[in-house]
Amino acid sequence: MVDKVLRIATRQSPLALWQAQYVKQRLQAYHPDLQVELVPMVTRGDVLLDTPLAKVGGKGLFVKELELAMLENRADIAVHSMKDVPVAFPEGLGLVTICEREDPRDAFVSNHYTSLDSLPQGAVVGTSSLRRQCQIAARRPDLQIRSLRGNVGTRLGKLDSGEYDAIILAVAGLKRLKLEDRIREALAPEVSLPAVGQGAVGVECRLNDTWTRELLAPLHDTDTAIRVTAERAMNTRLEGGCQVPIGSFALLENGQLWLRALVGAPDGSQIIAGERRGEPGQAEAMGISLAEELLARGASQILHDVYQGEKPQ
Ligand SMILES: NCc1[nH]cc(CCC(=O)O)c1CC(=O)O
Repeated sequence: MVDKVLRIATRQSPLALWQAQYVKQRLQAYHPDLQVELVPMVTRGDVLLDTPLAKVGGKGLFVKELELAMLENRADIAVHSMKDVPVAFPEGLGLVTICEREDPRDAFVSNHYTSLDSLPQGAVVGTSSLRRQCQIAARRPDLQIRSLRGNVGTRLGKLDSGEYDAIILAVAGLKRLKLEDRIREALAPEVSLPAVGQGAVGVECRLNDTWTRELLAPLHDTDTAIRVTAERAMNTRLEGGCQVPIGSFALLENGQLWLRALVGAPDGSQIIAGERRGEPGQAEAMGISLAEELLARGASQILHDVYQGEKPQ
């Protein structure tokens, strides 16, 4: 099997290509003789990039074609931003590797202002994430939040053309694209709690493919996996869909796991936040228990209202 090539199914956005190249390089660092090939694909999500996500069926659209390629043995792995990976996987596929996390914070990006707090009254902020929107609106009810979609480059272009006074993006994406000089301020988790899995890259493959799984094993980062497991368990218990006002962020401190989460009304009028501290082995149980607390304290109603508003008329 010396000549076997490991094939990575990838979308063609700059961020997706960076992630695929990153996994390729890390694989070859551990296995110098391994041949790795990128298999670029167009997903339905890419075709419909300008349509609001909620209307076209959500994040799953970006991964379905990649998963089909793995199931039909046209590719061996797919590399995902953990924050974009749906809760469930098709039969036979699963997430087997989570790589070390990059900076998980949100970034404040502006050509005229140095920080979120220094924005003037009524300034226009671009984001299509309900999670970012609800937290910014809660902190600064005077700001006008406007929709902003597209790849990172497209979003920066819309900022530069003057449509917005500032936009919010992930620090990790900007760093990966060597655009970190655009960051004016990295927002602390207390200001903008990140999305589940933000900053982490995960690898999906056929679960019965032991050749690939053994090659991937050294890329796995246990600390990141524990943190993301807690965050995802929280989100799964909330039944968090694709477009949700949910933040969740876990840290390991002195061997203890600290999980924070929030659910907010999109207009920022209400934020329900909570936390858990416990043993890393309890990551999943902590996520579930925190989600249940938030649901009981009002998150259930908020999420119900958000999903009602999403339904096609
Ligand atoms: N939703 C798009 C997306 N998916 C992952 C990242 C950034 C990298 C990451 O969080 O791993 C981004 C861009 C952004 O939110 O600014």
